[in-house]
Amino acid sequence: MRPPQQSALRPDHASLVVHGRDQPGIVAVVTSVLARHGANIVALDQHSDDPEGGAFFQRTVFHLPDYTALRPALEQDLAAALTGGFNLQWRFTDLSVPRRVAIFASRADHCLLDLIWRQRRGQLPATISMVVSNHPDLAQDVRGFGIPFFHVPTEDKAAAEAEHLRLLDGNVDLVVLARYMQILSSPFLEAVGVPVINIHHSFLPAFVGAEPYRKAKERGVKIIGATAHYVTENLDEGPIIEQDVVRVSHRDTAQDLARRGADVERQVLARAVLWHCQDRVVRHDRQTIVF
Ligand SMILES: Nc1nc2c(c(=O)[nH]1)N[C@@H](CN(C=O)c1ccc(C(=O)N[C@@H](CCC(=O)O)C(=O)O)cc1)CN2
Repeated sequence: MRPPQQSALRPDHASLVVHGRDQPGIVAVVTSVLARHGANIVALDQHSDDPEGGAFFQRTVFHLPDYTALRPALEQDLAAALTGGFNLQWRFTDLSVPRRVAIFASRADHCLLDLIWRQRRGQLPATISMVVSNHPDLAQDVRGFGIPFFHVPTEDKAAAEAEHLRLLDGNVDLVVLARYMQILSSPFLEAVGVPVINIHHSFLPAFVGAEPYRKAKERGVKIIGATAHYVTENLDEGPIIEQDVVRVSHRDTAQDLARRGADVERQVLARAVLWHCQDRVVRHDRQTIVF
């Protein structure tokens, strides 16, 4: 029996994210263009790190029943309006359409299953296109949800990544590493063509790399945490999207840390994936702005 359904999708709603060099008039131009096309703004948030030519970020959510049909004219009008001396990038996102997400996992199931459960309850504006793993352990669990599962061993990393790209085949909008314990190569990251989000099981920048809970126990930390970040070629140094922590003590073994940390990992990853799918996250250099 399926759980009660919600829906994180927003029918007839879209978002517009604008970012670039700050200067007077940006908000007036954006809101005027939207108004000209009958878009009703339901939320608008912005951030500037320096009003005198610093970095500017804005996210607008608007209601427009004929958005799909009107999108080309809207984009053309905005492009024309922002050419006059503005130095800005922008993107529209249809919030009524789910993001297509591929999840990579290894043996740990807690982050993977949490995302599947949230999606099934309608708490993520996403569809899970497939699960890819370098181990067969989770195949039965995943296939039980009707989700394709592909076991791709990584003894030959280049061959594995070629198979990953074949499976993804440009049909996903996001890749999520749900405790996937393999380092992705730069060529793969360049070829995959979509954002990749990882959950690292430490409060970065502490304990980069493998086995952070063992390192944390050895260090005698009093908090542990988890970090969701975009994946770059520099291991665990991508732009951070979300973090959280939990207090621990000398009484906790490394296994206790891993057990207690797992709850933090899955909540942090779920928030990061939700915010990305809602088009709330803007990457800027090594950081993110989350609206
Ligand atoms: N290019 C990137 N790839 C990955 C990142 C990243 O930030 N950039 N994050 C990791 C996740 N991760 C920690 O969160 C992590 C995973 C694996 C390793 C590691 O040393 N893996 C070994 C193999 C280990 C094994 O086979 O069990 C390796 O790949 O040689 C370190 C950190 C995911 N990928």
